[in-house]
Amino acid sequence: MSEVIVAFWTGTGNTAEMAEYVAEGIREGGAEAKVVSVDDISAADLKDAAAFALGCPSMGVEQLEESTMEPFVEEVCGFASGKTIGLFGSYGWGDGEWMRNWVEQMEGAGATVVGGEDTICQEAPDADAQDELKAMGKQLAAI
Ligand SMILES: Cc1cc2nc3c(=O)[nH]c(=O)nc-3n(C[C@H](O)[C@H](O)[C@H](O)COP(=O)(O)O)c2cc1C
Repeated sequence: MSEVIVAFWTGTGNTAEMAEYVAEGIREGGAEAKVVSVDDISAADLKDAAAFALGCPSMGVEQLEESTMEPFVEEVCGFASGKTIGLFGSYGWGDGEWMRNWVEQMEGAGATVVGGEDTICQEAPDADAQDELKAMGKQLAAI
């Protein structure tokens, strides 16, 4: 059975909770899921994967978290071409600008993005967000 990695950064736990719903969808889709903090994985571990998910909340001013997530994503961009990447994350008060920019960045690197603006939620994931996250996980499992 193939394994799909769900790598995330979180400050207060909302994006970590989202990652668990992505993993639930991956398992429902018939693959194994590995949920891991970006502190415990290197971008190179994703290099051979056809599909994976990345999660990060809106930080700074509509930005990815700067010290760990941004350099991680930069490295992923170096080999993202041809891969299918699920993006998700939590926000507080904005309109999702950080996710629009992130989708654009990954598509610019040649990736096919699933989820993205459909898989953001304000603070903790509500029932609708949980369903979208699971659906995204299922899509990744099917790659
Ligand atoms: C330093 C900092 C900057 C933030 N900047 C934004 C922002 O620009 N736009 C926004 O919508 N939310 C912003 N937020 C709110 C977080 O995205 C929100 O609380 C989110 O749920 C945190 O997710 P987490 O629990 O996974 O860390 C910011 C929070 C912090 C602590």
